[in-house]
Amino acid sequence: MFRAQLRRRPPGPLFNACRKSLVSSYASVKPVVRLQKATIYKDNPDQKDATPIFRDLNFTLPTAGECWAVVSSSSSARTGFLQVLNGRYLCTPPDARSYPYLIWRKSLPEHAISYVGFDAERDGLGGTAVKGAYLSSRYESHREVTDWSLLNYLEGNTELNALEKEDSVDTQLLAKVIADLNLQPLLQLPVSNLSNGQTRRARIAKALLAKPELLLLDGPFMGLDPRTQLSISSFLQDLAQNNNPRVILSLRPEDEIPDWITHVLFISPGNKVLLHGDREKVFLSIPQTGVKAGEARLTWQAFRSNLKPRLRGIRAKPSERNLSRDAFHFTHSPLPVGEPLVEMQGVKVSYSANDKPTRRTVLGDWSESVDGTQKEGLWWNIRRGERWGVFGPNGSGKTTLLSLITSDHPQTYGLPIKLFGRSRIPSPGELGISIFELQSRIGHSSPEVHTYFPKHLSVRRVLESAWADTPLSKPRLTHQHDCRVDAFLRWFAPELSPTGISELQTISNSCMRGNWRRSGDMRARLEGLLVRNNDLDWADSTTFRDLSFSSQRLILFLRAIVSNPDLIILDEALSGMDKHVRDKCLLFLSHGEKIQFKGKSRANSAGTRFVKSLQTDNDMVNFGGLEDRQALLTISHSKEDIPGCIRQWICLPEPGEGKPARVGELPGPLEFNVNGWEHIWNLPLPEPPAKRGQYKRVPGVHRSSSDSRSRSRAEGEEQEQEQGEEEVEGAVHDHRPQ
Ligand SMILES: Nc1ncnc2c1ncn2[C@@H]1O[C@H](COP(=O)(O)OP(=O)(O)OP(=O)(O)O)[C@@H](O)[C@H]1O
Repeated sequence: MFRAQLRRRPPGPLFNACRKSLVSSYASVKPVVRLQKATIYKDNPDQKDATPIFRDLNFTLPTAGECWAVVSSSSSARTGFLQVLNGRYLCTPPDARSYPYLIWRKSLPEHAISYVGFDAERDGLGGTAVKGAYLSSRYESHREVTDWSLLNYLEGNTELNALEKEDSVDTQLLAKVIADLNLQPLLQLPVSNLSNGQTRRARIAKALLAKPELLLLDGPFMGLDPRTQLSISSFLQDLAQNNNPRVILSLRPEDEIPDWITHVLFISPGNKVLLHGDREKVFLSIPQTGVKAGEARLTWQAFRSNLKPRLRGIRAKPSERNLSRDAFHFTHSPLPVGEPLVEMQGVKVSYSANDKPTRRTVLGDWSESVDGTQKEGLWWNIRRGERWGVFGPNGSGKTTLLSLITSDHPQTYGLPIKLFGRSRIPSPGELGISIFELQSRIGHSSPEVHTYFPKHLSVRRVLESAWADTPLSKPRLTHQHDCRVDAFLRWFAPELSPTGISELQTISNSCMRGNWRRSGDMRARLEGLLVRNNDLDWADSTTFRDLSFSSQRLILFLRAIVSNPDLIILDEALSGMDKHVRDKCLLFLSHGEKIQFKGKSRANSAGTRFVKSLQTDNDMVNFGGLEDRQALLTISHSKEDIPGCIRQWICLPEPGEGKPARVGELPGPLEFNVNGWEHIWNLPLPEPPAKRGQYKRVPGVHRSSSDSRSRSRAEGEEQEQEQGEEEVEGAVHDHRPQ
């Protein structure tokens, strides 16, 4: 009877409090994700030759108190790990991956975990009909019914059939994410019109509206301007620290790890988890762990060299004896310039939506002084021999500017622009320049080109399409073109071929060991390789789709430069590439097959070593890098992606600021220009260097003062490495490129 009464009695406050505390302590011991000796396969593990992508993974994400960053120089390792947490791929044994907290909450991992990735951005904002069907559609004022606005997208109204509408969104939450991610001014814009940075913010907002328990953000700061990076970081900090939702980031080793990240997981390019745990302990153990062998060493060095200046609280001091990552001297005078290839005389890009008469100016909304007179719009020339860096905040009009040059923008016809000395439309006595001539004279790689590029083309056809009118039409190839394509494929076979094997590299390594670089035998081996040509069979059977994201970016970069066009446009072309691939591309852009990284260590700014290539030794260089007659335009938000040859820069103002674009010159590689990056972006300068002997803490890395032993060991290692650098620099002297 007593029991029955108890059952009938409504639970009082004491009972509720006890229950709550029991529930919360019960919940708090249940991890959100647990991997215990998990081996992960992409495909069926029973298949012959099935190799796991991760072996014996151990990882636990508790319900609260830990904010993790997954760090790796390999984009596929970073994405792969986040996708494992996301429940993708096959896990053996099946119970080695579990979601105890989510199961306890009765929510399925596919609903409770949201992944926002760089890879996924290839499809724009995902879903149906949210991205235009062709590249130029982005720049049109005309709107179709299916050009869903950002608000439609966030509310889930992207279907014509009302019955297929997504569940209604939480309006309070919607208002909050719009405010937090500063999306209000963009709400009525079609999502296909958003810039890359704006798209990224929209994707994070959409993911949050699904109210996930865990948000996986793959490279969330990539493609964001420095100021937006800061605001997004503090927004994510807010989410992560309130576990609403829990956040896991993936970062490159050279990225600054936000202060609020408490735990780090460090993966080698070979998908081995090298270290994971408390951030402070991981950082302290890095100098003690020593340099690892093989490919892990490259990532390790990148991480350490990134950490080194921050450990000391000062920036790496450039020395005049150093060479940049792409083998440029400390100072390097600009090339003699030739005739203008692009002339913009008062360019202003505005749109007016067809349902509203309001005009929105997105580029050139200012007046500037031209030869002493104030004139409206953007006045800018690009000449042969110039190497431009184009900068500006997200949404400031950089891609719009480049689309005027490539003529993807419909307004190119009406604006005061001359391309290669001619307008797009004919004028009395002068023919307009055709789109086909433009395409043959401009090499272009960008996230937009990546999105729309036909994925079924073979790797060889992707390169050959540089000589075609469109990626799908038949290329016009000569014997020289074939040789050029072969040379490119051979040079990048380690990164592009499915096996990663390069016969050229095998010959190169064997002759480095035997020291017979310029013997008749060597030349015969090289010529034999060119005649047989069967080392490149993989390029016909591997398609663009088969390549990893980093390799897709690589092949599009090579396509932009392979035909030696008059003007090369690299719009975020290197973003998303693995670090060693990016460094190899930068070296190749400027020096082609003339020089290479010495041995396997390739490069990092802490120990760059170059040697003359076999091709140089045997007078067989087919591509020698950028020529003086060419011009280069590079857009990037990441300092590491800027080629060392960039001498001129232009920085567009914030949209609506009304100030003119700023322009300037660099005396040498940006990498060596202390505060050059801050100057271009008009950012506050970093703190002055700490006094000699005064130890400066890494922001967010909490070293205890009692730990002086490991600290001095860390500093000792740094000195050791610096001494090592001098030796390396001495060794490089003979091979400096002219
Ligand atoms: N058809 C259009 N109608 C209205 N606005 C548009 C249209 N197309 C682009 N915009 C707007 O023009 C602005 C400039 O976009 P653009 O892509 O050139 O910027 P961006 O500097 O390249 O940015 P990010 O660094 O994020 O890539 C953005 O605010 C974008 O929303």
